Amino acid sequence: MALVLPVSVTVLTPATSANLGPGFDSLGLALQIYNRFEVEEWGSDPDHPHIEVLGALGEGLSTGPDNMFFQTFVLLLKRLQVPIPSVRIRMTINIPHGCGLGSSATAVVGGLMAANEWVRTLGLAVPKEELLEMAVEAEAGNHPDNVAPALLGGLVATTHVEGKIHAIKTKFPNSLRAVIFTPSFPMDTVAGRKLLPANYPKADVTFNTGRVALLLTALQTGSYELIGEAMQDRLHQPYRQVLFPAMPDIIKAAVAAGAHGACLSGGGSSLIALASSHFHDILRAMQNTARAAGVEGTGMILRADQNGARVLNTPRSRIRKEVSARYGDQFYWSPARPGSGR
Ligand SMILES: Nc1ncnc2c1ncn2[C@@H]1O[C@H](COP(=O)(O)OP(=O)(O)O)[C@@H](O)[C@H]1O
Ligand SMILES: N[C@@H](CCOP(=O)(O)O)C(=O)O
Repeated sequence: MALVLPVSVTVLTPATSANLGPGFDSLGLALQIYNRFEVEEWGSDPDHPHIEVLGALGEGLSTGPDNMFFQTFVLLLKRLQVPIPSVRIRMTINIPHGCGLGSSATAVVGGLMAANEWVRTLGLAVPKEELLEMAVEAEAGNHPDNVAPALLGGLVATTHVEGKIHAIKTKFPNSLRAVIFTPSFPMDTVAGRKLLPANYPKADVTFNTGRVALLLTALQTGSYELIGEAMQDRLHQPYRQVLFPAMPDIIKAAVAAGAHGACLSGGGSSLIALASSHFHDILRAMQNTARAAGVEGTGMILRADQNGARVLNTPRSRIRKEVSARYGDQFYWSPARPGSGR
């Protein structure tokens, strides 16, 4: 019997908070809130997918062939020289986009994971490390710190070494939560990067290298009293602050309310505070301080995701129905269940 391609694949991809202050373009954390992408064979035009966006947070995302998820789905299939199927894509968007929580990374990683699963029965699936290279390329090519934790989960240190991406994942302490404040305005990551200088004074570089070292060691050893100082940054936040002048006051308010430390999340506009307790007080303090500066916003209290993007198993009954409808009953095979007599 010939192997058949799946008729549908569903992928969950976590939000991420990149940089964590001083780790500009090199540190990122996966968070327990997810975008869900479902791809199924549908229609007859591979160049024009049918894309449905579910959830109010998905408003404004492209439903055309330029959609980032579709683009990366196709990217991997083309690399593997697998014919592009005609598909319907359902995106359930729970992560606000343009707000520094790695929404574009979920689309890039989700597209690659879905395509990889699509070709698994052909024996063509590639390891996650290869997906990482492609994900960075698709995410403008210059920063792995949001796609790497989206793919791998946990706290990820990552960088380019001679053209190759290296990424090391460690477990993020379960005792810490991320308190996230997301203002009602977005900040475009690409535009924000254009505000950064081409060169930095040596003092600013050593300020950051010291704090990255401190942050990783503080997280590893449980020395949470050092996190506040360790989350300071001089390489990107001061320049991005022109787009979000209330940022330093909101960060201070989070720390005063009990957070160990706080910083801009990714390229903004969200702010992330790390805390062991007083989560609601911290969120309230961030919201009140923002409001006093004329900034409204929403909040979330999240645990770290330790596993990264994952493929969801489609229920056996649904697979059977879909395969039978498409290929006929003779193609359906299911492993025997204990005690079924088969
Ligand atoms: N879930 C998604 N599906 C498809 N495209 C997306 C998705 N999320 C973001 N994008 C694309 O990425 C752009 C936003 O990227 P960026 O500013 O990096 O935001 P974020 O900080 O949320 O990653 C959007 O304008 C859109 O083109
Ligand atoms: N290091 C990047 C991270 C961008 O993350 P995003 O979630 O805002 O896309 C940067 O600071 O530009």
